[in-house]
Amino acid sequence: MTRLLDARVPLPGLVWGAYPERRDPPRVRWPWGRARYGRQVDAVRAALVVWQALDEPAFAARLRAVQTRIGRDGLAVERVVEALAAAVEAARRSLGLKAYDTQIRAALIMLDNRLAEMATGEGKTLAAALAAAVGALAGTPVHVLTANDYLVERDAVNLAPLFALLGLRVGFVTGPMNEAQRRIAYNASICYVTAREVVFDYLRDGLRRGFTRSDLQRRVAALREADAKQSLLRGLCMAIVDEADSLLIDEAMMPLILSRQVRDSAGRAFFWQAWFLATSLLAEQDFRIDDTGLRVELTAVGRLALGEKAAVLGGRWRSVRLREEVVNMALAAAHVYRRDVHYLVRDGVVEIVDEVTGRAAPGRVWSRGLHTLVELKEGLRPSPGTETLAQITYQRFFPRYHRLGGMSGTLKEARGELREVYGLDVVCVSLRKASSRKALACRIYGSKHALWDAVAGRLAECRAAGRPVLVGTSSVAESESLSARLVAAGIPHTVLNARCDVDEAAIVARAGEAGQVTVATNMAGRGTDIPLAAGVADAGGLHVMCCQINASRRIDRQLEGRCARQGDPGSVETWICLETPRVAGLPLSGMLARWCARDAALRLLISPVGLRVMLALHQWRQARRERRARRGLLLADREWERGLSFGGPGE
Ligand SMILES: Nc1ncnc2c1ncn2[C@@H]1O[C@H](COP(=O)(O)OP(=O)(O)OP(=O)(O)O)[C@@H](O)[C@H]1O
Repeated sequence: MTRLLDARVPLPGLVWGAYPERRDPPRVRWPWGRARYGRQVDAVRAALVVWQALDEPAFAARLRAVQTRIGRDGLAVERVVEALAAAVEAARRSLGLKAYDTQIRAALIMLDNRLAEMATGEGKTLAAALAAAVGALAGTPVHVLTANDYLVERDAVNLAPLFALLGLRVGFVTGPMNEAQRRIAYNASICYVTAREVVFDYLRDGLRRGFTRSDLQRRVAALREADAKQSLLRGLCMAIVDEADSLLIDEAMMPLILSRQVRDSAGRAFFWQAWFLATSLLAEQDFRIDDTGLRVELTAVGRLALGEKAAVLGGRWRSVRLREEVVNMALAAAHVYRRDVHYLVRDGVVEIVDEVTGRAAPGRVWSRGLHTLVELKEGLRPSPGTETLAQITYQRFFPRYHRLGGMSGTLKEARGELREVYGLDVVCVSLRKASSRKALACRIYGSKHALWDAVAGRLAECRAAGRPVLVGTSSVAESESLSARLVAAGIPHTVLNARCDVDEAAIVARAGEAGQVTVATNMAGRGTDIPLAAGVADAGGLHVMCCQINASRRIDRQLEGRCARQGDPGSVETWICLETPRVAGLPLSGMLARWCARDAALRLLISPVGLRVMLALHQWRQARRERRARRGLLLADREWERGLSFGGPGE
């Protein structure tokens, strides 16, 4: 019997006995349960007074004593309090940042195996670093998991002086790194890494150690030659998850599959045939695309037509279920998956654009032949077939950490699912300063043309007032279409999307300058900290224009959270048009479309609350659909794991 690598199996470099299996903490009951974090913050403040009075040698000596105690006793409350006070003082000395009470509270919540909801811009990066430092002082290898490679590198580099002062080594892992670089990073006390990278390294470790399907053991012999070498990871000990809802909810929609390429010419011919059959079917008669434009389905007539055409092909085409599934997929590749929206074509390669992060994901492929079908559609040479070696979902991966905490600005909408699937409770941290974000009236335009014209007008106004603007669009294609309109209108701007992502840091650094216009996709929707240049706050701060409809309220809140951070001024408004993707799913959209047919330049003004009400039902339906999909995925993944435990389908 073989199994995938189990986190509870001792790995080199770690004494597992020291880390009892994670128990889901009891629910936090308001306000009594939460009051204890307030008391602990007071205790940290009291301990801090002692640390502040110490000179460098005395600080180092006291730190060694604290490290010994916390290493011996583990993360007991008293030990956490004294170590956290040391970390807070180290942040002041090394980074010049005096941690706020809200940040100390968030760190305590995370160290208590919980999730902290802390509004956007309140300083989660430092709070995560404080929690990670305490874990590392206790001798636990800590992974700080963030949403993308840009944040991984930015945070690890910016926070290195803090960790250095505490005698801790920090490393980071990004996609392009080789094995040797990864090994060095994982051996550091604290490693910043994306969840995707750590999961794949975990699966690779599993294969190296031979915890895999028995029939595949032969096939991965080459990988297992590396058995003698140490695993990359030092176990799944402690993780602090930044942007927790993005990782634990949005990105948990598909399993992460470690595969290898195989030669499969019969498979390729099969997809060619599927593509040609799909292109011979007629829209509306043989297949229908639903109102949202996201789903395609064969009609009864289409099924019959497909049956007749497939009869002459024989072989696999005799299976009704298989042929309908693959032709449905070919139809989706042809009519649903759009270039510059769902994927880019760069250097003859199809690169998926992650819908959640707005970033290109090189190396990621759609499964079950969809990727091949999209390549055929683009006239590219299909990449070789693949065979699954190991797979896991985030739902099954994250609970394997012995200590798991995290934070985000937008958690409460997903509170039930986080508790049910990951056993994680959400505790809200209140704002440090009241928000002065202004929500302006929302507008709905009849056509994209009218919308972009109006946006150009608004941008000119903001520039004249000396305010920077961030415009959120739904895809690379949309951002480029707006950019073309702005070029025509003579409005200088920069574009931040999956196609031009190399200058991200520089673009973000300039985005808060007076009169600067940044047109972005979801890439700027999370984690992006736009510093305001001098004088911009007096002019009204950053203005955010949202020209998209997001799948969930959480994503809306993240984009809005780019402005008016930490008490700064700022404003936000949503302008959409009836051609914006997802508008078809809104209540009243049919009526609006009829009005629009009469007057293409139609413009409706509605209050932000009115739009919220319109969106609420749509987003609730979408969230319910996605929740069900994730539940189904988890069940399928558990099946897969059971298959491994009992010899599995491969035997
Ligand atoms: N204690 C502090 N004192 C002064 N400035 C701080 C402090 N903590 C954080 N900041 C600053 O506040 C800004 C926002 O911090 P950060 O990016 O960590 O916020 P965030 O909560 O992670 O935002 P988001 O939700 O958008 O990711 C940064 O410029 C950071 O340097």
